[in-house]
Amino acid sequence: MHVDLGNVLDTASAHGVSRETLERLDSRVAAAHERIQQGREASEHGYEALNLPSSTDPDAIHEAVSRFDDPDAVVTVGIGGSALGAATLTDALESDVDAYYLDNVDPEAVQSLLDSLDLSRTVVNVVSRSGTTAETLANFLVVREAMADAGVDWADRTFVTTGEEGNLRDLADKHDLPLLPVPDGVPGRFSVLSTVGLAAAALCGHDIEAVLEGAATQEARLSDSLFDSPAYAYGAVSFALAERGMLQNAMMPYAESLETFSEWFAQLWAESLGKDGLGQTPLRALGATDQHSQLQLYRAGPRDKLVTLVRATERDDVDIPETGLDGLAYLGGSSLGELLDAEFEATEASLVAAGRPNVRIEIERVDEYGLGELLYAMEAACVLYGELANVETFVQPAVEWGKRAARGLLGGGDFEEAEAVADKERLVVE
Ligand SMILES: O=P(O)(O)OC[C@H]1O[C@H](O)[C@H](O)[C@@H](O)[C@@H]1O
Repeated sequence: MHVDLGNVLDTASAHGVSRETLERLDSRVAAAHERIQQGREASEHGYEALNLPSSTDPDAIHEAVSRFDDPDAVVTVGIGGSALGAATLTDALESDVDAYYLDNVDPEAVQSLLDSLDLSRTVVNVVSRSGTTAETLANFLVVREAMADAGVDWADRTFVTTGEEGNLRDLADKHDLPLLPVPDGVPGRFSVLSTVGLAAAALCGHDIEAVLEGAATQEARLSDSLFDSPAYAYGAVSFALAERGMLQNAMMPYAESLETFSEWFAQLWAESLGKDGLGQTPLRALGATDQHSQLQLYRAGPRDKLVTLVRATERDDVDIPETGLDGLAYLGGSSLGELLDAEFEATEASLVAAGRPNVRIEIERVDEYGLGELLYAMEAACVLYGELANVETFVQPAVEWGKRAARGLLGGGDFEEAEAVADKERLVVE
């Protein structure tokens, strides 16, 4: 994997950063790296996530899922960091086992998924670090009842991934459900390389050892200079550009298989860095599709965006058939992959010609190894950005506020946040 910063330099893009600025920033990167290493060595909350490539035990994950013989589908019940990492992997990789995610509590979507599945051949993977998230527990109770109604022994087809305590832990203990622990010190959005992200992938038959191996290569590249580490290069440059007003970051992979990766990245970047009036709003885009919708804004709208283009340098390809039409001659003899690459490079050039900085990230293939590299590098980039911006990367108090208000509304406790809901101003136009 590598990161190409050429198009963020002021020699390429009118609103980029100078090489000298990056060199000055590099001394801050060295200090931030030292802090990160200290946090990792002491297994501090959050920093511990960067140790996962070596601390995760893939054998324990294989053992937990091996009891489920040849399922047709796995339904992961979880939300946010308890779903998006696993979904990034299973959506990117091909498998005979279908992977579904019940994160939202949209009743129509939940019902329609349950109606479509043979529940006797489905495995349910309930994931919640805290074990108290209302959406996850509610969806699990609904799934459990649907299984019982279908005459399926739900306890036999369910396993749980959760922390030391919480309602989910109590439920798992009560029904003697198989349990995978969420490692200590690993926030949900940084948990893809743990039991949380890897169990569904293992059930789908993916090579989770290769995911960890890819991650480990980026772990080994962390160093005290942004010029030696792809992860830090990306984190440092994103920070430097945010300081210059690039307050949005459009994550734009040129691979359908990486669409969910942008969702995962959005949570990572938003929840970790959106604090104290700071942060960089993640936007989700997909190349080449969004060239034909959002690119107009990225190139000619407010000068507040960094565009991150991601691609794999190797992929299976499809030839474009020849036609007898002169106007289409340029396509014939070419391939869909070549067209996609041309679009990728044209987008970079068009952005830079309009003075819009952009970063290119390339992995070799969208496979287990490449995904491991990409996911680890983005996590390390985020941790570095958080250090440089001096924010508390691993907490999310603003999200907790809304969770307490919702619980209060449902009668789940006395939360003053719920009172703010009743105080809502109204200005209704009909
Ligand atoms: O794993 P859980 O405890 O159920 O949490 C699931 C999600 O809940 C919250 O919304 C947090 O802000 C997220 O960071 C977390 O990933």
